[in-house]
Parts: sequence; C-alpha cells; structure tokens
Amino acid sequence: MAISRAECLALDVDDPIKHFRDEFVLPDGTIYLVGNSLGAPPRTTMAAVTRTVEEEWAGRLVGGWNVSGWYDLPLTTGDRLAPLIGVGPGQVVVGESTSIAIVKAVSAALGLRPDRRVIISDLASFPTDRYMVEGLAKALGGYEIRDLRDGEDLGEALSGALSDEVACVLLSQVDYRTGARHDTAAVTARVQASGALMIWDLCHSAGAMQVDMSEADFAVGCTYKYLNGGPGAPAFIYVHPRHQAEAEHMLTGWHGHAAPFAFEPGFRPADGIRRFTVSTPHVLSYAPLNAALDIWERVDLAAVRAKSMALTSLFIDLVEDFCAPYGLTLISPRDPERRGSQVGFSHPEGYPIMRALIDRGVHGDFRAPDVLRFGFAPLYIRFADVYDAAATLAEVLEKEHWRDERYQQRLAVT
Ligand SMILES: Cc1ncc(COP(=O)(O)O)c(C=O)c1O
Ligand SMILES: Nc1c(O)cccc1C(=O)C[C@H](N)C(=O)O
Repeated sequence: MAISRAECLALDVDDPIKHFRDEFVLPDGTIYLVGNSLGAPPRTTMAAVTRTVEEEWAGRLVGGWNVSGWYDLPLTTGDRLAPLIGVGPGQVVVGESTSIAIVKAVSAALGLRPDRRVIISDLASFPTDRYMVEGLAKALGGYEIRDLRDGEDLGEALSGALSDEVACVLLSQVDYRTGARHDTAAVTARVQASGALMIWDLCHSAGAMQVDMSEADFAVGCTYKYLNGGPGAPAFIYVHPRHQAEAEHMLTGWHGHAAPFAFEPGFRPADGIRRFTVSTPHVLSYAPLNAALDIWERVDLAAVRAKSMALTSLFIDLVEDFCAPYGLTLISPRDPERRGSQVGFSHPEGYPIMRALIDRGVHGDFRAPDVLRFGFAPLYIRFADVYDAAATLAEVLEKEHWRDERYQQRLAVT
C-alpha cells in the first residue's frame, strides 16, 4: 500500500497551512476536488456581500461611486491581486471575464506589432481562448491564426510556428485538462526573442502556485477558481508597464477614457492601466473577491505550491495503487514540477464514474471526451481527503456503481 490513512492524518497535523481550511465554508461530508473550477467561499463572504448592499448601496445610494470607492474597484482590486502573479501596483485591472480580457490583450498586442499578421494559439487551451481569438481575427480581417496542436511538445511546436510574421502568442500556463504546466520564463523569453509578444492565461495557475509575470507582455485570468472570488467573479488583466503608454485595445468603453465624465464625442485612452478598464464595474461581484483577497494577503504561495505538489503526487500514487485493475490512465505529468494543482485520469466510462463518485461525496469533474479531473486547492484540501477520495473512487470502480442508469444521463454543465 502506498500510504495508510493514519499516515495521511499525520501529514495533516504537520501541514503548515492547515489553519486556512477553517476560513472556508465546505458542506459536511463533501470532499471538494473542484476548486480548480469554482473555489469554495471564504466564511467572510456573506458578511462582505451584505455590507456592500446595506452600507454602501442602501446607505449611500449613488454616492457609493465616490464614497465607497466603487469607481476605482477595478484598479484597487487589481493592486491587491498583483502580488499573486508576481507584479506590482498599477499593472493589473480586474473586471469583465477572462474571455473579454483575452480580446483586450490580443487586440492591444496586435496594435503594438502592426507589421505582423499572425497570432499563435494552442488547441490544447480552454476553447474560449481560441474562440475569442477567432472572433477577433474575423472582425479585424487580414490575420492568420497559427494553432499549436494538442499533445505536441511546446518547444518543438514553437520552433515550427514562430517567425517574423508572428505578432503574439497566447498560451495557458497550466493545461485545463491534463494539468501540464509550462515554464513561463523560458517560453516568454523565447517568444520575445522572435519579436512577438507573450500573453499568458493564468486561469489554472493563479492561487495555485507562485506566478511571475514580471517579464510577460500581458496576462489574463479568472478569480473564481483557486482565488475563491465566487461564481462569475471578475477576471484580471496584467499589462507590462513598458507597454502601458502605447497599448490600446479594441473595447473602448467609457471607463477607459481619459476623461469619462467630460462626455467627449471621441475616445481618448486614459493614462496607465486604467485604459484597460471598459465600463461600469459589477460592484457586487467585487465584494466576495475582496473578501477572498483578505485571505490571500496572508498566504505564502511557496507553501501552497509545496502542499499542492504533495497532494497531487499522493493522489496519483493512491489511485494507481487502489484502482490498478480498473483501466484508469494518468494523463497528467508524473513529475510534480511539470504539473499544476490538478490530476486527470482517462477512462472510457469517465462520465458515469464521475457522477457515481459525486453521489458518494467526492466531487471532481468530467472533461470530454473521457477525462476524470480532480483539482486540489491547498488552502482547504487535506491529505486525509485525498486518501478518502482515492478509496471511494476504487469502490465505485470495484463495485461498478457507475453502471447505474441514472449516472448515464448528461447534465447541461459537466
Ligand atoms: C484557461 C481558461 N481560460 C478561460 C476560461 C473562461 O473564462 P470565462 O468564461 O470566465 O470568460 C476558463 C474557464 O472557464 C479557463 O479554464
Ligand atoms: N467558467 C465555468 C462556467 O461558466 C461553467 C462551468 C464551468 C466553468 C469553468 O470555469 C470550467 C473551467 N474553466 C475548466 O477548466 O473546465
């Protein structure tokens, strides 16, 4: 046996960041391995939302824009988030969704490289990234999208794809399906050496590990996964200071205007990162995110990463030990350095297996065509949870619970 449950309990006792679990609300009897899709709520979330509604909205009405700092929420929240991606104040704004942030980043990058007409995208990325690039290229006209293929070695793929025609490269630091993690410093340097600009999607890395975007040109990401900002929480965009005076994106809404309340007829971009805001911020959505950032301010990301690697390695060992006869195939890198904070196994009956597992209190998710995906948010997942999840998965497979008819029907959201 890889390790006993008692040994896992001992690991929990020695865990230097175990105290953070008490700061989150998790239903009893649930092992929540989907924090990589939607993080759990901090205990302070409910009070933060109530405060925003009662004190700021009901108490101050429209005065909230000035007095409660609503107008500047994209910038003030961006400054709080910046250290989590290794950058400084005045470099990040928070607002809209990641898909919209991709349009801002890519359109700004194309404007900075007007003589280059190729955008490199990765077919392994979460599809919305490619979809947004596709719409953008179609709207602008005259651009070619050069796709890296799923499963290709990134170094070799980039060798074939980079040229003096390439304006920008959009990649995810961590693959949403396999959890494979790229070396952002090396890839950024390589892309920039070719004269192109590097844009990172950090959806699956922000809050799961130390991230250093200080050399990247742009980065985007969501705040509802490891960062615990809540369903539909606003996304972030980082713009390197060297580009801020020149970079102009195509979503020229009035909040990004140099003088929004002058109501001028034409668009003039604001100075600095403010030009990357678009329009009225979703004020109520910033309350849970700022409650989560109160926690993140106290978190040592090196400790998060160390625990993340230990949790994911333990899960792989236990699943391979307990489930050996049942046809699961690991699709995540075995080397923890090359993984994010999630583990994927493929199985032809992946969908009903995941439904049966969720019914038994272990929540992972399924990604087409055949991937059982498990995310490990180190602030609230315990080593004993990992043990129990692997044991429950083994039981579902051994007893073939997944054959139950009700697990075959597909839900709208998987
Ligand atoms: C890597 C990645 N990029 C983008 C998104 C989509 O972001 P949104 O729907 O918030 O625009 C997701 C997840 O939904 C994702 O995993
Ligand atoms: N953003 C999501 C949504 O609107 C509905 C359901 C799931 C999501 C997710 O975030 C999924 C996630 N990006 C993934 O990696 O699959």
